[in-house]
Formats: sequence, C-alpha cells, structure tokens
Amino acid sequence: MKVALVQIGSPSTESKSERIQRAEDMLHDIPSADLIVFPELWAPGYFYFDRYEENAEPLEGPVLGHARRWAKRLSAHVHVGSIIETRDGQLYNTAILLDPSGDVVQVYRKIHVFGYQSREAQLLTAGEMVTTTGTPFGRLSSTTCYDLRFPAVWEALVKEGTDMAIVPAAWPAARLHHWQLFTSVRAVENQIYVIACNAVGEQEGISLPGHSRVVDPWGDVLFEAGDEEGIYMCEVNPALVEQVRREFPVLADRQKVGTGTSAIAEWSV
Ligand SMILES: O=C(O)CCC(=O)C(=O)O
Repeated sequence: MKVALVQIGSPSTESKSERIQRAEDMLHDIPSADLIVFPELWAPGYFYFDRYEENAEPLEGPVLGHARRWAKRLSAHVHVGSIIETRDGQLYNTAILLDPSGDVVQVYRKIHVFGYQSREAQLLTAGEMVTTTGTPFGRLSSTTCYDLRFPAVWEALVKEGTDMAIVPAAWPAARLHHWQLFTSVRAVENQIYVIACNAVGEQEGISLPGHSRVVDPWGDVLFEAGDEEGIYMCEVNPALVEQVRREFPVLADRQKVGTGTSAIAEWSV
C-alpha cells in the first residue's frame, strides 16, 4: 500500500481558494498512491481564528468538491485532512475520508478541540464519536491533532477494530518532541499504523514543523519528513498489524483498572 503525505503550508498571503488550487497543482503528477493524506485545516489555515467564520463550509463544500475529483482522477482514497464545517449553526473541525470513486466513506468531528494558545475550543464545537471504515487495507480511522494526547480515543478506536489511524495535524514546532513521542506511542500501545500528516510553515507567528510520520504497529518509524513543503511517499504493509498482534498479543491482556478509595481499601486489608 502506497501512502502520499501532502505536507502543505497555509501562508497568510494566500486565500483559501488559491490554496485549494495550489494543492491541486501539487497533486498533478504524483506517483501512484492508494491513500493521500492532508493536514488539519490546511485550506483555511488552523491558526487564522479571525477567519474561521468566513472560511467555514458545509460538508459538501469546495474542499470536498475538489477532493472528489482528485480521488477519482488518481484512483486513490483521499483523506482531506479537515475542514471548518458549518452544520446546524455550529462549527466543527471535521475530517473526511473519500474512496477512489469520490464517495465519502468517513466523517470524523474532532473530539478534543484545543484551547492552549489557540481559540479553537472557543470557536468550534467538539465532536463526540470516533468512527472506523472498512477499506481494502483494513479498518481506517481518523483522529485529529490534539486527540493524540488522549488515550481513551485510541482505546475506543481499537475496540472498533482499527488497523490504521490517520492523524491530520497543525502541531506547533514548540512541541515537536511530543508529536514524535505520541505518534510512536499510540502505534505501539495499540498495535496499529499511525499515519500522521502535519502542516508546515508559519501562521500568525506560530511555526509548524511538518515532520509528518508513518509509524508501524511495532513502533518502527517508516518515514519522517523534514520541515519542507512537499508530497512524501511511504510504503506500508497492512498485513503487519495482524502479524504483530499474533506474535505479541498484548491487547488481549488489557484489564479494567479500578480507582479510588475502594481500590486502596481492598489493597490495604
Ligand atoms: O497538543 C498540542 O500540543 C497541539 C495540538 C494542536 O495544535 C491542535 O489540536 O491543533
């Protein structure tokens, strides 16, 4: 399975529609890919909070319209990263996966909206559900950026049978080491592929480092980009998930863990 990571920047000098057009140009002659992945909110730019309202779009908006064409032309699954979705009077950070016919096969609304040096949590409504989708490469799920820090999301994904988690992100350079740590840890603890595509460049004085990564279920980093914009290819073996779980069946040993005074009382008698 060939994965293409579209590590695109969102400079303030470019409008959303210009950026979508530039993404189309970047995709023009990429090598053949089975799955193409974009970063979080790449079209509007994650850190342009003052423009969230004007750059919001319904699910069937310009990003999805273009991505449908890309999926069909390139015969690939396309994960559009995420859009600012306007829905029933609320705004969401919504990730979308398309199949090679251009049909939407997954919608995920970011659960952990971010509030540290970010207005996302103030402006957007949090989603509530994880979803997984069957594909020829196994079950695929989405989790977005800050969700990486919350193991409960990942446990839920594994319960749903996920083999590969796609993580679009706008993760700042100031915490690059956390990005590298969490993308690796989530792959190892859940024995899944983590396919994580980060933004690059600068937005409102925040530096975004790229370093998009693909980590396999054994924790080997198959690919890590630098901080340059570009499309990066990585080969993935979907059969490895089953193999790692069979050889080292750690997930079967997960236990419910008690908390609180009753657990202490039981332990002390
Ligand atoms: O958790 C972090 O450090 C970064 C999160 C973030 O930037 C986001 O969720 O967009």
